[in-house]
Amino acid sequence: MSWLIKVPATTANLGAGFDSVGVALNLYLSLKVDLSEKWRFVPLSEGMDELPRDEGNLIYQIALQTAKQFGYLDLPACNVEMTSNIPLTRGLGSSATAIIAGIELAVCLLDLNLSKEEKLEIATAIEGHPDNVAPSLLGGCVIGHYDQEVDWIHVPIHDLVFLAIIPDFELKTKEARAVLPKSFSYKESVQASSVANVSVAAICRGDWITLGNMMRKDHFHQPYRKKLVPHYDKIVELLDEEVYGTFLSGAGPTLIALTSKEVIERKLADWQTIFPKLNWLPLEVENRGVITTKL
Ligand SMILES: Nc1ncnc2c1ncn2[C@@H]1O[C@H](COP(=O)(O)OP(=O)(O)OP(=O)(O)O)[C@@H](O)[C@H]1O
Ligand SMILES: N[C@@H](CCO)C(=O)O
Repeated sequence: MSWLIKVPATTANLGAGFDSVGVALNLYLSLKVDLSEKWRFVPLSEGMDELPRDEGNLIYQIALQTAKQFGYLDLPACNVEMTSNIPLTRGLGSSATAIIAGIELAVCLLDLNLSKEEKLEIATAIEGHPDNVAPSLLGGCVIGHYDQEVDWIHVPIHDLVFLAIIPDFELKTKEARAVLPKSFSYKESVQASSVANVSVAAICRGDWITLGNMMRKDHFHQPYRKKLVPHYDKIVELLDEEVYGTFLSGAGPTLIALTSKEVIERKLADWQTIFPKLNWLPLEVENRGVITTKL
């Protein structure tokens, strides 16, 4: 028996929606899974060579953890061919795609009949926050809250370009979380959450000008993390007049500018000439989440 599992990349936070807001984008991790004698993960795309090829692979570990939650001690062995155009450790949700792929893998192999809600609960408990796993699973934009259980709202998004500006260096989420403050005063919390509240209202109304303005006012993470991305201020300044707003994608180091096809056609070539070492990648929202097909 064989299956295809295709999981979209995600961008998280969108400015002040820290750990709570995420959007699925049209880059994908794809797995071709065939029952086999022993576990083997075969990387078929550039940049995946470092990933473990045996049971050490995160996808297997998540699949096994999911299986155990439903009383299974083991999984039938598989050969898993992995194809991906999502750069790893760049703030585009690669670890969340591995988590969603692992849950889907367990569902296929054990014929678990899980709803989207059950999968989201499992994935969020593993990741600790829903902002990447939820849109990878459900597509579109998902605004979520997690404390023992997930509360969430799904908002499809159309006609917007997410221009990813991807540097050639990695930034591990763990390192980017280590620079954040341990606590906020009551006053700071009220200020920071009001920016997030307006951001979410703007997303729900498709008011990209307001969302962009809120990206410039985030208190939660960007002011602390921008020192980890040396070109941060120069890029934000370069794009500022043309785009709705620019934000640190997830934990970085990728920056994403929220913009339109018209601006991309008019400005992208100039920007690429000014910063040729950065990978400028216009992306669109993927409004479908993970797709699993039995072959
Ligand atoms: N296809 C995959 N198979 C196995 N492990 C993976 C896969 N994709 C990502 N990972 C694991 O996830 C790690 C990257 O996780 P990390 O949270 O640091 O970055 P990210 O998920 O790309 O970015 P962010 O969380 O900021 O969006 C990789 O180093 C690897 O260990
Ligand atoms: N919300 C997370 C996304 C990356 O896991 C962060 O910014 O750290």
